[in-house]
Amino acid sequence: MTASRFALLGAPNCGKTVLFNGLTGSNAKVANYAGVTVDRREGRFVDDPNVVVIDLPGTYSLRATSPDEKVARDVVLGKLGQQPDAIVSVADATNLRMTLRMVLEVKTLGLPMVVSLNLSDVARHRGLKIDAAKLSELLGVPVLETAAIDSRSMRAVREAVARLPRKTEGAAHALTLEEAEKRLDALDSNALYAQVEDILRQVVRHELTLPAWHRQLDAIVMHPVWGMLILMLILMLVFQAVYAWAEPVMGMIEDSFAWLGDVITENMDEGPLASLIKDGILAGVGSVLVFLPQITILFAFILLLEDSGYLPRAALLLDNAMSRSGLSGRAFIPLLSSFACAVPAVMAARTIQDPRERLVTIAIAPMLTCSARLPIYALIIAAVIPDETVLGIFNLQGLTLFGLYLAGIVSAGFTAWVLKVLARKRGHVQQFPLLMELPTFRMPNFKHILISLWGKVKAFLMRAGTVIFALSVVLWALVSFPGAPEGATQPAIDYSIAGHLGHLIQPLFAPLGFTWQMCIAMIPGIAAREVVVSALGTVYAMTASSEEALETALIPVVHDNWGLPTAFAFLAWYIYAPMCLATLATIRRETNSARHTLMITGGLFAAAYLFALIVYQIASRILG
Ligand SMILES: Nc1nc2c(ncn2[C@@H]2O[C@H](COP(=O)(O)OP(=O)(O)OP(=O)(O)O)[C@@H](O)[C@H]2O)c(=O)[nH]1
Ligand SMILES: [Mg+2]
Repeated sequence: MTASRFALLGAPNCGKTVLFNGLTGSNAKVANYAGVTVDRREGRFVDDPNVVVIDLPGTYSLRATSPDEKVARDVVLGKLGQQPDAIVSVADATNLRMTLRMVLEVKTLGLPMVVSLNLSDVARHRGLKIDAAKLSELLGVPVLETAAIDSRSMRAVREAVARLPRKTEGAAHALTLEEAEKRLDALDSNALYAQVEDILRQVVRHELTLPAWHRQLDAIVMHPVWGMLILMLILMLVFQAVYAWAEPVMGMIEDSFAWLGDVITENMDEGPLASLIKDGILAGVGSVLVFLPQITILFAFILLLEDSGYLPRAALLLDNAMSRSGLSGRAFIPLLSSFACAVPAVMAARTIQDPRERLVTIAIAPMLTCSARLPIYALIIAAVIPDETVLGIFNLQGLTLFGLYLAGIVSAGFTAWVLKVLARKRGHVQQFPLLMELPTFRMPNFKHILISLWGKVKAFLMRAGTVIFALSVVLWALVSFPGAPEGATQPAIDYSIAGHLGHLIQPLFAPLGFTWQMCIAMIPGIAAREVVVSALGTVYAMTASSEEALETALIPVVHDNWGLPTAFAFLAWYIYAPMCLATLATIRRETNSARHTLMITGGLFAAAYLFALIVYQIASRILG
């Protein structure tokens, strides 16, 4: 028997994904702003493996048009995969008006349905009363008051979902696709609107007003001056914390890898195997793992900001500046997720209607500092920027990191602006106003944050254990073989395959001040940015003479070997260089155009080269 399929349908940001995670035991991304889910996602119902639950992007109507909203419509109509056998309509209890319309639309399709009146805890808190029984009577479907984040409430939802009718073998669908589409298109918006208002009058007892503290908080954080100041302060705090709090744990990780290296040296004979473990694996994987604490802290802050409802407000605050770049606030949410990783950001650009704006957003997303750059930035900052306090309170290293993030943001904005000017010449620019519903401020849900944080940490560890581990082994082989000939005068690595390769491409990067070791490390680093750090670890471990080799930590090695101009140029290179195969593949898939992908990749590499060149040439004149 084929499985039954139930789809979660509702407005953006009403808790569909929290419900989905609870119904299926998944860990899909949840955040307090609209447009988090941009594609459908399926999972098995925990209480019955014969039921598939589908999470959908938020939409206000089945007659909507942006690519993510179209997914919801197509799934419900059965154009994308098999038509669902029942719908779980998720409504935001604090904003029932926005969802009721779609509930009525689904009803015309004749699909079995249960309505989850979600966020009812927030509604109750604000003194809003909804007569769920009456609503159920008017709609003719079961209505549950739920708080998806509460486990007791989740159990009630599971029971209700379990009672939904399953697929009956051989039963014909209520409606054919054409009929269903015809019915939807025939709906009269005004009549629907009137019906919604009529229902609201009967079930909602107290109209909702935002509490005073909420309005005051909004007035402050959205104030053009104070708001901006608060945003800057928050960002500064994040970067300070990344440095100040991570330090002790980083030291511990470094020490344990050094200790493991010593254990190998003491207990194994010198030879290829010991070298593979020490110089290949420990030096490679260890160099990246050291940055786990910083990445964890950064993600914790991002998750906190996401869950509180603050981020979209920052978006609105910056909307004015954004519109000058030719982007609307719609582009802001995808761009925000770029700070974690460009891959979901490029996908999230589906929420943007205008094709030009969507392409520009995809093109600039890789310039924003993703978490994979953090190990690179952190390594070089730790190696060359003194750990000093400036202006009384700011740590110079944290400030530098902040500057690098800012450089990415400014570059992205500038690029968007240039593309706008170019497009305007051809008359292509259309500006859509920002139509974003601001979520309400909410106390972040710490359990959720911890679970998501663990997911991210696990993903990072997985990468260290798989991709980075494998590339470290391959690189170790390339820098070890062939070994040095009889009577060699140079370090053995000079004679290896990788050594030759590094010397071969180094002239291309000489104007940027890159050494051949850096060139070697950048080759596996094309796969993913942080790999360059593990690769540097391996390359330097192999270059070091045996006494130096006792000093395995990468930071002091970079400190001793790189001049400031080289270090700065390397940072400039990584602000732009699109060295991440996953991002490029996603751009190819989302734009569905090899030409656009090549243009974006080429443009980013050109920018990387140019800026690294300028930085190196200027810095070496000033400093040396
Ligand atoms: N207090 C409270 N918060 C909730 C409840 N359900 C969800 N949330 C929070 O609401 C926010 C949105 O939840 P999501 O599950 O991402 O919403 P979604 O409907 O999937 O949103 P999109 O994918 O953007 O359409 C998150 O911050 C959740 O933690 C609830 O019942 N009570
Ligand atoms: Mg979602």
